[in-house]
Amino acid sequence: MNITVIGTGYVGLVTGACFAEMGSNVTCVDVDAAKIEGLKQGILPIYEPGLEPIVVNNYKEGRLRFTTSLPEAMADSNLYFIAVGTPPGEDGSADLQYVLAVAREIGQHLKAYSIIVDKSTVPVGTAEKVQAAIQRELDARGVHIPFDVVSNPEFLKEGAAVEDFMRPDRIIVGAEAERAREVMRNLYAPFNRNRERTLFMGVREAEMTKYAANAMLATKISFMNEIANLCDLMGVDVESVREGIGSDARIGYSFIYPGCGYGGSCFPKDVKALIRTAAEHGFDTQVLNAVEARNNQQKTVLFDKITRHFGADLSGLHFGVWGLAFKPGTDDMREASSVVLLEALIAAGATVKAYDPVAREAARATLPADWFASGRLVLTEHQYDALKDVDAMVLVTEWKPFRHPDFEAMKRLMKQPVIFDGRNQYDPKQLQALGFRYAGIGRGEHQPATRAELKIVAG
Ligand SMILES: NC(=O)c1ccc[n+]([C@@H]2O[C@H](COP(=O)([O-])OP(=O)(O)OC[C@H]3O[C@@H](n4cnc5c(N)ncnc54)[C@H](O)[C@@H]3O)[C@@H](O)[C@H]2O)c1
Ligand SMILES: O=c1ccn([C@@H]2O[C@H](COP(=O)(O)OP(=O)(O)O[C@H]3O[C@H](CO)[C@@H](O)[C@H](O)[C@H]3O)[C@@H](O)[C@H]2O)c(=O)[nH]1
Repeated sequence: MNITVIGTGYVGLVTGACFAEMGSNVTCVDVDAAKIEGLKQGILPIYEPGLEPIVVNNYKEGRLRFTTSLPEAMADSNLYFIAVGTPPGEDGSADLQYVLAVAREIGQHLKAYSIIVDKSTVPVGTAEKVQAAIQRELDARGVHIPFDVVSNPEFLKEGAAVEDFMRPDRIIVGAEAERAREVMRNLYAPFNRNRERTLFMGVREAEMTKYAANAMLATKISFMNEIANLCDLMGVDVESVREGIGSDARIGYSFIYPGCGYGGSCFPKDVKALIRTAAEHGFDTQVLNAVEARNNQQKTVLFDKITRHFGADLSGLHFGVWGLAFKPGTDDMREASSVVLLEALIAAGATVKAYDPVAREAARATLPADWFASGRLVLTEHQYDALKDVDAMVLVTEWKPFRHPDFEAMKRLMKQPVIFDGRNQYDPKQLQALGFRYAGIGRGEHQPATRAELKIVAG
């Protein structure tokens, strides 16, 4: 099969590379010339475990090509995947300008029957807009060319993208026309060898499935964070509670890890977009409003714990932060909890040394330049360098090397043995025995609660 994938970000590049790995001929298109040039030289624009060898090998084999020219890519393909960004607009709705720009360009160059597959996360009704945008261009050209628009949302997780794409829980295909369903069935056949994973449905249902899945997962996390915050006030360790409820098969263990908030390019934006879509239909999403509010608050929980310990004025204090990416396994810092924490620490007068195994470049590119220029934020090359002479260590992202560190060495390096654990990686009792002051998320360490907290609880 000859496939064109438009957009070579996390989704487009993984999609293109994995289809090529399964034997299809794929041309990846991006407007970013530097990205395309880099890819031709085997330089990946993103960090994603296992992706590099697939890209490099398939490029060498000639099954994977890169170009900035969509018309060039369209010359020998009739299956187009749109995988461009759908960032939040000012009102929280998904900004469809990139998707619709691609649709117009496809319409300008379409030559024969083609299938346009929307892989980007888009609100219900977008396929109809894509269809209309293409049709307008065809009408302007005065040509009649049949085409189908299909919704095929992507469910990969960053940090496990290749694995998720190759062995998906399910493949959702929203298609109205049987000829389009047939092409999609054939395309995904290699991914369905040991069991059928493809679920066919209507286009609007497929579009909604993507938002409902992300909203459900975000809800699990915010719910658990709420329980954790309550545990903190009541001298209860949420980690036992997590295991206790996860063992109920109806609840399950996944996505109930409490922490310092969910980030990334998907949950925050998709929950917002769904709230916005609902508002457009005059519907008040009470659960999702709370999910979003809880998450925004959760991103400040570590800072609240820090100021409860050190006081509101942090001038003269130094903090060592472990982890900047929004989750382990990626260099992506979009909506990362680390950014909210850094902003608060620096605004309160503290200086920070931070270490992340792969997100250093992304941090340099995205965080305010004056933090670096003023020396308020220093990025270190090694994990333990970030702890030298600090008043406290703050764990934000649970990268594997942070999970079982050398606590004795940490104690020797740090000015004060204080740990704020935003992902509940450590055993409070073990750390207390080693002489650390420890605060996690919902480990019940605020017993008894402060007066202010008791007042809030008493209403
Ligand atoms: N990142 C994820 O884990 C993930 C997972 C599932 C779904 N999604 C969804 O997939 C979509 C893409 O997300 P992403 O994280 O891959 O985005 P990204 O920002 O990493 O990549 C988007 C790419 O599209 C390119 N682009 C923009 N306009 C273009 C055009 N007209 N022609 C060609 N290329 C163009 C950009 O240059 C960029 O390289 C979004 O809708 C997102 O919500 C993302
Ligand atoms: O129990 C948990 C699980 C996750 N998180 C946080 O949630 C965020 C998102 O994590 P994850 O879902 O693993 O990564 P993403 O790459 O954002 O993937 C989500 O968003 C993608 C884009 O839509 C979807 O394709 C995936 O299915 C969906 O899991 C991260 O900040 C995690 O730290 C928690 O706090 N607790």
